[in-house]
Amino acid sequence: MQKRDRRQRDLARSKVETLTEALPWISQMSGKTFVIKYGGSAMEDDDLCRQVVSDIELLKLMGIRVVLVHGGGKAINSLLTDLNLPVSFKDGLRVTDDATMEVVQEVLVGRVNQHLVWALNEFGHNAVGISGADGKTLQAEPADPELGRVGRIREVSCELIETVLEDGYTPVVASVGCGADGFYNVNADAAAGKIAEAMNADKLIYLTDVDGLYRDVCDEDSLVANLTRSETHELLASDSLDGGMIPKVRSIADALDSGVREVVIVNGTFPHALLLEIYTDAGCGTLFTQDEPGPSGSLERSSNV
Ligand SMILES: Nc1ncnc2c1ncn2[C@@H]1O[C@H](COP(=O)(O)OP(=O)(O)O)[C@@H](O)[C@H]1O
Ligand SMILES: CC(=O)N[C@@H](CCC(=O)OP(=O)(O)O)C(=O)O
Repeated sequence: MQKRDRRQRDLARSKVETLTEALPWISQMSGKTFVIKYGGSAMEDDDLCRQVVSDIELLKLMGIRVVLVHGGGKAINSLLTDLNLPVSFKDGLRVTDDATMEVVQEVLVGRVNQHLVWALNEFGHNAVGISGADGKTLQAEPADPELGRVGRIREVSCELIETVLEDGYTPVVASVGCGADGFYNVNADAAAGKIAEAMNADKLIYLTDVDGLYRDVCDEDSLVANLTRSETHELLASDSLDGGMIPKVRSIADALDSGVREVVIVNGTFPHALLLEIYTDAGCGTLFTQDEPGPSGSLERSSNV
C-alpha cells in the first residue's frame, strides 16, 4: 500500500472512531432541551462566532431543542465608552441609570440579537429574535436601589419560546426584562439560568472566554473539572469569586437548586467547544451536577477533564 493511501485510511479510521464515540451521545440527547448562554466575551471574533453558530446548527440537526440566550457586556461597554457614559459594575452587575438602559437595549436587542439571528439564518436555521420583554418572557423587578434599572427576574413565561420551538424556529433571547415601569437590564447569566429552570431544560451551557471555573483565576493549573451542587454553594459562600464569574456561578447554583441536572461552563473561544462538550466522552470545561447522580438515562458523564 502506498504511503498516501495509508495516511488517508488512518484519517478515515479516526473519523469513524469520532463518530462511533459520538453515537451514544447523539441518540441520548436527541429531543432534549438545551439552553445555551452565549457570553459577549466569547463573541468578539467573527470566525469563532460563525463556528459557534454552525455547531448550534448541528445540534439542531441532531434533534436537540436549542434555546440561545445571549449577553453582550463587552459591546455595551464599547458603546458606553464611545458615548462618554460611565462603565461601572458592582459584584459583576452593571450599574444602570436610564441613559445606560437605553444603550443596553440598543446593543442587546438592536445589534447583538439581530446579528446572531442573521448569522444563524445564514447557516440554514430559522432563527427568531426575542427580547426578554416580548411575550413577558422575562418579568423583572428592581434588584438593588444602588444598581438603578438592573432587574431581578420575578417570573419567566416560556410560552413564546415554546411556540417558536414548536414551529421549528430557534429562539434567540436578549436579556432585557419588563417590569411595571418599563424595561430592566437583566444579567444574561441569570436570564439563561431562569429560562433553563422554567423550561425544565436537560442541560444549561455557558459559553464564555475562559476554559471554565478556576479556583484561582491567575493560576491556569487550578481549573475545576467538576463541582456538585453543595460544593457550588460552598464556593459562593466563600466570597472568592470575582467579576463576571459571580453572576454565572450564582445562577448555576440557583439552576441546580431548581432541578436543572447538568450545567457546564465552556470556553466559547475554543473551536467547536460545544461539540467537544456534548459529543465526546471527556467533555470539556467545568461541569456542575446535582449531589446525587442522576437517574439512569440522564445526560451526566462519568468523567470530565
Ligand atoms: N474564578 C474564576 N474562574 C474563571 N473566570 C473568572 C474567575 N473569576 C473571574 N473570572 C472572569 O470571568 C470572566 C468571564 O465572565 P464575563 O466576562 O462576564 O463573561 P461572559 O461575557 O461570558 O458572561 C473571565 O474572563 C474571567 O476573567
Ligand atoms: C445587569 C447586567 O450586568 N447586565 C448585563 C447584560 C449583558 C450581559 O450579561 O452580557 P454578558 O453575558 O456578555 O456579560 C450588562 O449590562 O452587561
